Amino acid sequence: MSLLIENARIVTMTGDTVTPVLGDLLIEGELITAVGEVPIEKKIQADQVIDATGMIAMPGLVNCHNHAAMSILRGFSEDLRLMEWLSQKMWPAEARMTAEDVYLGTLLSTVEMIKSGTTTFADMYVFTDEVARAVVDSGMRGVLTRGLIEMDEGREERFTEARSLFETWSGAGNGRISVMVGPHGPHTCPPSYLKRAIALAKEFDAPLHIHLAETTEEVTLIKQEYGLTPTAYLQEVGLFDHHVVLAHSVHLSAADIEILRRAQLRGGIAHNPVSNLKLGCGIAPIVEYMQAGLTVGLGTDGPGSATTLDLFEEIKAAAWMQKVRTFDPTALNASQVLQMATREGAKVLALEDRIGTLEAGKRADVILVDLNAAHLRPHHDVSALLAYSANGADVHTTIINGEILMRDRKLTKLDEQALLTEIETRAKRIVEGI
Ligand SMILES: CSC[C@H]1O[C@@H](n2cnc3c(O)ncnc32)[C@H](O)[C@@H]1O
Ligand SMILES: [Zn+2]
Repeated sequence: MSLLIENARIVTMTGDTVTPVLGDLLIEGELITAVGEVPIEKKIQADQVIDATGMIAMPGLVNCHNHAAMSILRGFSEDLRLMEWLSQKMWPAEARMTAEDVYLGTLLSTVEMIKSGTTTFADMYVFTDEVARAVVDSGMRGVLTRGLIEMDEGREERFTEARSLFETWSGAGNGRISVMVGPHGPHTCPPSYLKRAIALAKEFDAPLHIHLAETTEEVTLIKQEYGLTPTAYLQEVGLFDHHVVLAHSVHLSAADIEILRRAQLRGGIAHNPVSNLKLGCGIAPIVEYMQAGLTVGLGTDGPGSATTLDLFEEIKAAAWMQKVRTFDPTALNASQVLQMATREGAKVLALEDRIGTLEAGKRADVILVDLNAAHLRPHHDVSALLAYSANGADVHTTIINGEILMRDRKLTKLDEQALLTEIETRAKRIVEGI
């Protein structure tokens, strides 16, 4: 099957700045095979054609940190401190969740993500067979981990599930699923547990995904326990010898940043600006991370804390937060923050060979953003429009691995309405009495 996208303003995300070029894009099977100019015979032979006049064609957005199934808990508990929110509300609710709740919660999130232009998400959760099943059924690309917490009984089962995630799902969905090892965080994983997680990552030659320094409370706790900052603690157990996704990384000192710089960190930071704002965690020093040569991508965190999975909201928040933190409106400009949401996110997730830019040979994860809207006129500077004025509802078409999952804002694979009805009843049962 071949799909021709004609007359688009193409943003390849390959250069230093985001500059659209008018042209066509050819997708054959799962791959992009031509960008800009498509040979006339290929155009004539195309099985499907989308006229993208007035639209931007750009790489699908990459969400580097999520707990997607938590959409089933959205709005149930708000305005609490992180540890209170987790221990008194989320963890009791999660203890009641069934495998089917996790499947449907994840599916609900894939609807939201596809409709707002996200094509890849990295996830850490429980019942990961169900998360994987939702990824396969939705058509999305997923980078999955079983969250590993040492705290109570069940720690062995968690490792067994983490291992089985590799054995059963790695490469499933025509290569759309990849797997990482997910120790939850410094405050929930003692050194011996982290070392086991690292050994598992080594065994499968896979990256790790972990929360880091999300709150000042975490920094205090780890200092009391080990006499180290959370970053120094992870360094001490050997985590930075591996490709690692560091979610949040809000409270890193200059010395911590130097640790990551010297480690020549593979992977990078998954910055979750909206979650950090809403949970009152603080503002991560993203400008300093970039100056230190670290790779930074964007994430939402789970829809329990972030409230939205629309990465266009994260793009705006990321830029605003660095500008206000540094008192400098030139900090984190439109091109940089769009790169974070695409190409840089792909690097953080070790997927840069497959996605993140529009280039021949890459997987066809492409979105079309319709610029024909009052809030997207006039067209002086398209990168500024995309970064600062667009939102998820401006996404007209979403293509993942060559498959059209949304066209003209209509989903092609999932029954959105049936899902919404089913979720409502399930969500009530889970949170009743908590
Ligand atoms: C064991 S699977 C992952 C685990 O993480 C919890 N979680 C959700 N949001 C956050 C956050 O912002 N920081 C730390 N942990 C978080 C989620 O409830 C799952 O239990
Ligand atoms: Zn998280």
